[in-house]
Amino acid sequence: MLSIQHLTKTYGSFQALHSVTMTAHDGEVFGLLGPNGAGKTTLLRILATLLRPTGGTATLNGHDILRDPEAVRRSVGVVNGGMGLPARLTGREVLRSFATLYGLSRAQADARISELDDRLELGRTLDVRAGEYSTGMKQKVVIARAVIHDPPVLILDEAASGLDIFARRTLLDFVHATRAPGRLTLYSTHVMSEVEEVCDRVAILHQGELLNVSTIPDVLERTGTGSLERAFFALVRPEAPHAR
Ligand SMILES: Nc1ncnc2c1ncn2[C@@H]1O[C@H](COP(=O)(O)OP(=O)(O)OP(=O)(O)O)[C@@H](O)[C@H]1O
Repeated sequence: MLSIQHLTKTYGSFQALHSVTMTAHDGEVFGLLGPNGAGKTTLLRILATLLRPTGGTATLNGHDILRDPEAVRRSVGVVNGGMGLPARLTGREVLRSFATLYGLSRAQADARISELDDRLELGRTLDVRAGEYSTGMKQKVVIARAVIHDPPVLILDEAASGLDIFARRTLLDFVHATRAPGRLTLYSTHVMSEVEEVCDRVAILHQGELLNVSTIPDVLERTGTGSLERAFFALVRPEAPHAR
């Protein structure tokens, strides 16, 4: 469902991605794990067609990101840190307006909003203006907005950051529920426990290099470690001693 071939990105003379090649499959929640500056956002923005790669390409849901960016955009819902909400609109108004953009009728939009209310526990968020939202309320509406058109591919970039434990739990349960035939969720984070909880496989990215793509048990076995955190250090600094 996602095939990335030799994707590179340079910003001036700085190389943010070094020939990344990997695949992610239909039905997976696929983790992208790496510390600050690893290149996660750069990679996900390229996949969402928000940024052009310097080299290489990728195919998402059967569409090439360079040759058919419009079709890619229709196939994906994207949540990243840079998305604001209009302060004067309520959550319901935001979601209805996005539903209209995607061609849903009012009845279809309201049915979808009701479904997302159940899944994301939107509650009173729907009828409060965005200017009055807490971080958790805002993030829930941003996620609902990203999936209002029920896209087969969902890209979540550090979506849990800043959320309290209740909102984080709702988000992780929502991500769990996206695991279904015909769907792919890309879940980027630097928090190992989130990957351990929701991801079927994980790509470990460090300084723009892809160090490993596998299931969590496989990366633990490959590195001879007992936790994802230990495995990460073993991959990043293979020469340094690390507790197993
Ligand atoms: N527009 C830009 N111009 C120059 N350098 C950039 C630009 N965007 C990103 N970078 C650099 O590219 C590298 C990768 O950044 P990116 O945001 O993709 O990492 P990340 O893994 O998402 O990290 P974080 O968790 O901190 O967001 C970093 O060193 C960053 O400073």
